[in-house]
Amino acid sequence: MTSNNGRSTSESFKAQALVYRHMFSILDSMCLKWIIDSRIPNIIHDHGKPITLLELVSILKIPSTKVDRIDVFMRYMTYIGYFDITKVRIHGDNDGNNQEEEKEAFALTAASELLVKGTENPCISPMVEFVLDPVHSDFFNYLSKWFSDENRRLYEITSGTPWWELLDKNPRLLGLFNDAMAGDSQMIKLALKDHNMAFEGLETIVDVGGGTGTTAQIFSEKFPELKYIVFDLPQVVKNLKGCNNLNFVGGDMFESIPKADAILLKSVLHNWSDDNCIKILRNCKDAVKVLSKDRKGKIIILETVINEKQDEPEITRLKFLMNINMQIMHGKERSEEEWKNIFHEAGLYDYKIFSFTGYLSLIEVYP
Ligand SMILES: Nc1ncnc2c1ncn2[C@@H]1O[C@H](CSCC[C@H]([NH3+])C(=O)O)[C@@H](O)[C@H]1O
Repeated sequence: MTSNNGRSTSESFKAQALVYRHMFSILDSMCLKWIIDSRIPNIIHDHGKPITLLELVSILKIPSTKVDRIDVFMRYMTYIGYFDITKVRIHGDNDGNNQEEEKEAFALTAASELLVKGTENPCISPMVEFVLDPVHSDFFNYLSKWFSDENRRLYEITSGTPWWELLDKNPRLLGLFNDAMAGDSQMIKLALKDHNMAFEGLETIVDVGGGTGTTAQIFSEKFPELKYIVFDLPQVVKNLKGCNNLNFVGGDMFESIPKADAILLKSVLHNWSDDNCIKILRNCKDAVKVLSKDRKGKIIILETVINEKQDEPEITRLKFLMNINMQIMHGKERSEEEWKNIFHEAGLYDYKIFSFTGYLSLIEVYP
């Protein structure tokens, strides 16, 4: 049987489900925001073992009228991978029965462990809080307006201010952004456990666009013999204090970059157009010191490399979404071919790509 445009009814019903599922994916984001706002990952973590629904609602101080709803939300978040349901034995119940009984309980998974705040382990909750903050996420309502505007970035159209100036004028948003990037950088701790990065013969490293210094701190724990400079806009580093092997320097990477044996760029180039990246890379090339007669230092780039032929579909989908997110900033996520083109334009011909975290690659560029 056929329905509209000669398609089978089952195809149309599947299509309707795709559209509705897509439309409701805003609730996926909001449920993620809800579990972080309610500190549910921390509650389960602090509980020390899987938590029953009644234990959870009593800590959350949920009115009894909403208990069943929490169950529905928690089961959905379990279904998509944020919790596991296991069995625990607990004493007594609400009827004064002192027998031990088995109850279902929610345990953390690898995903919700990454949302636990205040431990030694990496935490990416601040990134979720930044992206889903109402001021930030409201920008996404204006994509059509952005497409019909010739030059301005999405944020410039809606706020009337360039992005980095907007952050400068809004300390709350700047704080959320810096915390988000610092949280993201914590994942590097895990990558460095397995990665055999080579820094022989190098003494100094500049983290260009290094934010509040989380990436440099993580590197300095792993490679304490190196001296680090975190180089970022003056307003980002103005109140930050360094220590013996880590210093903050304010400046503009489009003007010049402090000289060092190695230059690190994490999540910086994807903010910029090809032309601007070429300018930044040329300045990086000028900043890399000559180590010996025929040896120079290197540029280390931590960024996404889009590679849909090789990556798992989930990672490709993430990279495509990140690309959309960067396009509205007039930056982009790049394929190897696109990276190679901007390297060549900047006079950099030798590079190697290594896998690093799930979505970030490590690109070493040898000037
Ligand atoms: N012109 C500029 N010169 C130096 N840093 C800049 C400039 N424009 C933007 N930035 C910084 O570039 C960074 C991009 S966000 C990446 C931050 C950090 N590398 C991390 O991954 O955690 C922000 O910290 C900006 O303040």
